[in-house]
Amino acid sequence: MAAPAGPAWHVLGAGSLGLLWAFHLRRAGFEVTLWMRDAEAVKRFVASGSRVHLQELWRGSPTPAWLPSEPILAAAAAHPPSPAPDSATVTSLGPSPIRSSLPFPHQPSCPQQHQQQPIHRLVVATKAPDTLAAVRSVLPLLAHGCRCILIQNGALAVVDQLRAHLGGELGLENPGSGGPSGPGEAAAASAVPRPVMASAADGMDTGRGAAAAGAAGVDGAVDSRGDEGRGRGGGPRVRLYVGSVTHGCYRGFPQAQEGAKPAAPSRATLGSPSAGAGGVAPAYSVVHAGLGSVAVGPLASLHDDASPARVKPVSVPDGGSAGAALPGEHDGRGHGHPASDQADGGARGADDDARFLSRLAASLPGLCLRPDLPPGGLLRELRAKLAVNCAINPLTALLGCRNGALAEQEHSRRLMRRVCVELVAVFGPDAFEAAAPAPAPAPVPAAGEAGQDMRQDGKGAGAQGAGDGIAVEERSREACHGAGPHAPEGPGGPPAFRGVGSAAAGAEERGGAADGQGPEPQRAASVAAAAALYERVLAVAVATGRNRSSMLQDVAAGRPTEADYLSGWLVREAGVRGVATPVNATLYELVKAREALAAGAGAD
Ligand SMILES: CC(C)(CO)C(=O)C(=O)O
Repeated sequence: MAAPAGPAWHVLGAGSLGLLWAFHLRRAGFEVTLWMRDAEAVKRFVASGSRVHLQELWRGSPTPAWLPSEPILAAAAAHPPSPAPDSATVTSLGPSPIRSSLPFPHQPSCPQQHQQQPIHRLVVATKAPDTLAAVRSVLPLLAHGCRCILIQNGALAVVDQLRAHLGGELGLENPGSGGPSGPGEAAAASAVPRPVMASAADGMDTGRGAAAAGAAGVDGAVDSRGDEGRGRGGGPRVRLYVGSVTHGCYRGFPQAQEGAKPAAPSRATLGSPSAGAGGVAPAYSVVHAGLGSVAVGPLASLHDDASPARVKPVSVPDGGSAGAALPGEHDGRGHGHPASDQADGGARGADDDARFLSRLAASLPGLCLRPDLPPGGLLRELRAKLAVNCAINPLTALLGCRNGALAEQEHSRRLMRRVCVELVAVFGPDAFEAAAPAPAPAPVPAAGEAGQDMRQDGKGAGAQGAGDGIAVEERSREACHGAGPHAPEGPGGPPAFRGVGSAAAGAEERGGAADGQGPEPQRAASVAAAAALYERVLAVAVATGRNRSSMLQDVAAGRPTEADYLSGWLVREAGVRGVATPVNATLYELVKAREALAAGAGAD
């Protein structure tokens, strides 16, 4: 393959999502640097050949081959491990679990490579609890105007946290570039002391020494405007985008678990995992088990719902290199200029965002990016994703099952429905994107690219060839809509589910207004919204049926989970709004207890 063309991308975090993005960015021809936790991880990656391998299990049988990427650069972000669970976080209706799990013992970053290379394009794929520390660790290298995409679970909570702790540095303080302004966020922003950092503008010595000096130097090198008038209310340092990911993926077994035992598989809970997803995974491999999509938009679109321009689709000219820098945009190699400020509030920034995202979507067909969201769509998507994660993740982690197993029996379906009912009670019936559109069909790999391997060995989608495009598309749609034995069928769910639990949950959910003809229109709207949300959750469980949720993987590996950023955040928001969420609170406490047990706290 020829030398990478187009701007360089950096991916922060080498978990399953980070590897998935790194693979697709590299396949699209970008230079990619994968930021790992420490120098040891970088060494292991380089020793393994500096490649990421992908298996697209969602394509079905025969088991698709492992696709190797072209070599990927690696660097150490040197961010500290996730914090140990804080006892304060266990008080579900107490102070913000997120706030109380902070501050992380921050270490100044000491990148092993790329000391002089500013970052212009960054995907932040770290777990939610690691994100603040990870972003801090690369902060000195972020060029002014850097495009930064957050893709982790719990994005609403993560945005709250970044804004409260790094708002000035990232340029998120200005209301024109901020995130959602829920009560939780407002409380967090005012209550949490913000770390002080140096900038070229204020010249403060913060004691961060070389790291702070590096920030000014790097920015100065690429942007003669430096940080003047920015940060602290003067405009954004980064252009922040938020993605809501519904792909199901997990690290290939040998490397993913790194010493930890995977949850014991049982026939009842695991279904029929692909043999290829077993112990033969190459180093740094990711299994894309369920095809979903990535709804993505600028952070500003979370609060500026009334501006369709922010998310309007922009067509990509035929034959244009999707990797090329946009007019007026820095190309990461010293040409061009950083994009205009996102805080300009004008159409220029919005158009620039829309064009950037559309081009990116065109470059990465295998990730099914959806930038063309309607006004308010991103926030609704993120809340729906929160529902997916509040329902699927704790249940799979507690039951030790793959996602699909949740759709297979009434008890877990009923619990998922209760989770959705509570989310609608907290945020209201209009707060969610009920149905995710089918993802675009995944591409047949291009000749000369990694996909050749698939054609050579006669397996996988490449072997199915272009003639299988319809089949692939049907599988994609099927996956997204949850067609199959457990597909939701109308507001009541599949026939086998209709009426199940009506005494316990159905009566409460439907009241006298199941058909929308009751005397309480608001209640009927909530019932309908909860049913639609539940259908979406169920569809994701089916579409990612062969996936082991990230929380299940965390629990199995003895790692802290993202519970504080999912159920924990929801329960706290509910508390602020005076809404009871007993099912979510219970799931939260159980996951935290499971975490503590895994960490040895409760061992005999
Ligand atoms: C969509 C889902 C549930 C896929 O497993 C996920 O986001 C996760 O595992 O964290």
